[in-house]
Amino acid sequence: MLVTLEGLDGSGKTTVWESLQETYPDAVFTREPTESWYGDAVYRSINADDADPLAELFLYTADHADHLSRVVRPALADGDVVISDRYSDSRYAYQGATLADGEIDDPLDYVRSIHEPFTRRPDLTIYLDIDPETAAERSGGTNKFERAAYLRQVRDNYERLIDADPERFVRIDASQSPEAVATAVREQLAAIL
Ligand SMILES: Nc1ncnc2c1ncn2[C@@H]1O[C@H](COP(=O)(O)OP(=O)(O)O)[C@@H](O)[C@H]1O
Ligand SMILES: Cc1cn([C@H]2C[C@H](O)[C@@H](COP(=O)(O)OP(=O)(O)O)O2)c(=O)[nH]c1=O
Repeated sequence: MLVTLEGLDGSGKTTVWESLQETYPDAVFTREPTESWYGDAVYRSINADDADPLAELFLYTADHADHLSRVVRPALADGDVVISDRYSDSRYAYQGATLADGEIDDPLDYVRSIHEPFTRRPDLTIYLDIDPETAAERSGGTNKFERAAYLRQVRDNYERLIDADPERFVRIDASQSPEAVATAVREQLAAIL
């Protein structure tokens, strides 16, 4: 069983992911970007202001391919529950937004199409829903307003993904207290695990 946590920066994914480790001590907890050298390359690119968005897409995707073959698929083959803080949908939503001003017609669809031949679809995706202003505020960042404008595009992309695959997603109101968010997520997981 593969469960993923998705949402804007600051939506509270990592807070939930950490609290779930106490509830499900036998599950495999993982995340993207990963801690491998592919993940290091991704963080290098995140910190480079002049990073080419297409090059960045392929760094994130390389990190995902390695994550799948090294962590996710072996754990699923062993019958483990895998809980990942971010996964493929982050690429569809975020790189769908960073590539929006380039020559690719429908970047979200393009990014999804390059994953389709090799990725593993999550069984359940918990989407922590938060408005872009609160997200930008919570996650800090250099220019709050630029950040909120970008996150608005990312959020629109998440909405497109949910519309396209409604039975996979569960939406949780991430403006609640951390305790209420964690309880809502636990209720969803208890129903399927
Ligand atoms: N439900 C919540 N309400 C208010 N603040 C929160 C909530 N969840 C997380 N935070 C705070 O917001 C910031 C970002 O949370 P984090 O879990 O790192 O989000 P993400 O992993 O989605 O970027 C942290 O300072 C965290 O303490
Ligand atoms: C996994 C992934 C992350 N990202 C972005 C989201 C974040 O801004 C940044 C780092 O991810 P992350 O460390 O999960 O940040 P946060 O905890 O603030 O949500 O990388 C993408 O743009 N594409 C991706 O495929």
